[in-house]
Amino acid sequence: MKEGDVRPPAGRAPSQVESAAQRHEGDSSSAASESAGFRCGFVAIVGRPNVGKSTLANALIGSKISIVSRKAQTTRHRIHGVLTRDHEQFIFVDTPGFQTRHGGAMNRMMNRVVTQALADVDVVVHVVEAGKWSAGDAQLVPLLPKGRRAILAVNKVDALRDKNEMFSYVGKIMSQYPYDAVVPVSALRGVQLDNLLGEIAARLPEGEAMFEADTLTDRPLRFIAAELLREKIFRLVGDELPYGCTVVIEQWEETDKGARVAACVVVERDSHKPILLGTGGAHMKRIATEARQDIERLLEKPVHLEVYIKVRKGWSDREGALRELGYE
Ligand SMILES: Nc1nc2c(ncn2[C@@H]2O[C@H](COP(=O)(O)OP(=O)(O)OP(=O)(O)O)[C@@H](O)[C@H]2O)c(=O)[nH]1
Repeated sequence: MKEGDVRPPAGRAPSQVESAAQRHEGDSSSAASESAGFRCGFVAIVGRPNVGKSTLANALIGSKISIVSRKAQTTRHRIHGVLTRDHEQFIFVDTPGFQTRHGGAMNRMMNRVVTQALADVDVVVHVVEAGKWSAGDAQLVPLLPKGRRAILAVNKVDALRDKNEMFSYVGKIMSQYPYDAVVPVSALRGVQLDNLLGEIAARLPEGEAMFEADTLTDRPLRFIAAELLREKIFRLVGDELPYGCTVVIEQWEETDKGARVAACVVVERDSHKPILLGTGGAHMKRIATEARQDIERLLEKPVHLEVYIKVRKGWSDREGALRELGYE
């Protein structure tokens, strides 16, 4: 598969893929009769930073596409992952953490992405952490679609010391907020994920599949490669490196035999460079090796990966610079 070779929905050109909102406005009876009981729709996974949205999306889709890290705010892009089962197709929209504390351009953009995602999906899964309900969780509630389409996923139940706490926790939330269903899960341990998928499936509209069964994401491969590299960076030096770091793929040449990829890591300050490099370049070497191995698995061929570091002061707070670097 070549970079950019992302399959369009089965039998349709990309421009024919209507949004959930458009489909709800239109005549749904013809779609339903065509698909004979098959369900297909958009699902947004939302929640405040670090509650486990990416882990949950990856566990549900069954493949590692969006990045996961211990650090908050590591998923900045809206990511589509598609899961196709015998009777349903779930098109997942993974959104970044909803931010209210900071006013920077980055956070305004992230909030915009969340708001857009929620307005245009069939089902919203609001992820919270078992036993915790913060102001950040409550702030998302007014944005949830009214009616039967909001599901509360209470994640990290494995980390709960007293399982009985769960009953009073869920009871309290359900008495105050209008969720249509509540499913306790552990994204990390794969607990109750089938149950959650069942609740989502029941709320998807009837309609034919929009993507080929083996489609994993509609993001080009080079975007996924950049995410894989960014994941390695956050995993290895995330505790020391502030958030202002992104990865831009500058060169991508692919043949049947292999690929040459050049990636640039953009950091905000000169002082971030030695953090990334590590002693004698050891960090960067490990980051690049692990990313190369992941990209090779993704492309199923050998990859030559070069990684550069560039300093670009204050990029994370300038909308123009963000656009230049590929953030919409
Ligand atoms: N114990 C436990 N930890 C989990 C579970 N799900 C996720 N985590 C951990 O929680 C941390 C955050 O997970 P992410 O999936 O990156 O969270 P996120 O909500 O996507 O975070 P942002 O990208 O910052 O919005 C990681 O260290 C995960 O391993 C779970 O079910 N149980």
